[in-house]
Amino acid sequence: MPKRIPTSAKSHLSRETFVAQVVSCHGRHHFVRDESGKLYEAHRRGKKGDVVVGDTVVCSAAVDNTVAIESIKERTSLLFRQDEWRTKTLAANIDTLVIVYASRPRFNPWFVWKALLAAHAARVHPVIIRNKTDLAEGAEEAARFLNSLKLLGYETHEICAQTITAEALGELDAIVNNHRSLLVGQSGMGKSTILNLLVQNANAKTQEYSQALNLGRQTTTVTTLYDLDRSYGFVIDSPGFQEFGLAHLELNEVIAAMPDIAQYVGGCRFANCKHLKEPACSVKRALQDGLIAQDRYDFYCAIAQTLENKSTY
Ligand SMILES: Nc1nc2c(ncn2[C@@H]2O[C@H](COP(=O)(O)OP(=O)(O)OP(=O)(O)O)[C@@H](O)[C@H]2O)c(=O)[nH]1
Ligand SMILES: [Zn+2]
Repeated sequence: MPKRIPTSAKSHLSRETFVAQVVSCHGRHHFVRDESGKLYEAHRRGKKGDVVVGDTVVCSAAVDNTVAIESIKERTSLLFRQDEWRTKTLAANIDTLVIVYASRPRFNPWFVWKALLAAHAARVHPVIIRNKTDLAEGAEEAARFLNSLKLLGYETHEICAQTITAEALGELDAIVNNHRSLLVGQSGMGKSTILNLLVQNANAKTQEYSQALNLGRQTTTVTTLYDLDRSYGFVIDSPGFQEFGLAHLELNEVIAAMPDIAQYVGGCRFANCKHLKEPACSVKRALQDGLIAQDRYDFYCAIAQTLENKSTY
């Protein structure tokens, strides 16, 4: 009599699988690569929209270079943005969030602050880069902003990615080498310029993915993972967004991620004080005494208000 095959072994025999990394996403179109670096077009089994660039996934054997993503391995981190209407995941398994801004085009401090809150919530180390230090216009304001971030305790850098490239590269290498980073910034701040310094064939790769996905020239909406040229690690570029919705945060997380405000919490009359309209609030007292910057408090109020609205949907 033939030996019986245990059920678990049977399922293994009937469906060969392999582990891969998700390197590119455009909506529900994905690219994954196996351990040898071979690329496959991938579709999520069951049409679930839960696959994110940076994910480690288990795929079924390839048919015509296309695979099905059967499952997603546990993530070490997941960075996402959320507004009232929808949640958008940005990157999985990253350890560093690189936030880029410059004096021109005009930058919005709130974008940087929101990115910092998102990083804090995802337990990802944030690094802020002020790019385009060669521009005189708006330089003072941009430098002042960077200094204010440094005073809050964040890691900050200044570079000129376009012309002082060797120096910029040294600085960038120190930030991303052997790390898994996501690069974010408002449009025009120099993210592509930075990416091209870090990854020589970045442009070609983006083209390759978007052509394979039949996206034509819509390259800006493809989130892509690039291996670093000079070390282990990768950088994910997630272009084409201006907003960093934070509706998924809790108020106490927001406060914890704002050290300049958090240090004055605790002396309020009400234990559940939200530091908005309540009387005898120690945060508002610190604001009146000039210990908290007005624009940071305004930012806090705006975020707190969004969260409040969410809870009344
Ligand atoms: N003066 C100056 N210009 C820069 C520097 N870095 C980038 N630029 C220029 O700024 C413009 C925008 O740079 P990109 O790298 O395309 O910016 P991006 O953030 O990728 O923009 P999107 O593709 O719109 O998301 C380009 O014209 C760059 O040449 C810099 O250090 N100094
Ligand atoms: Zn209070």
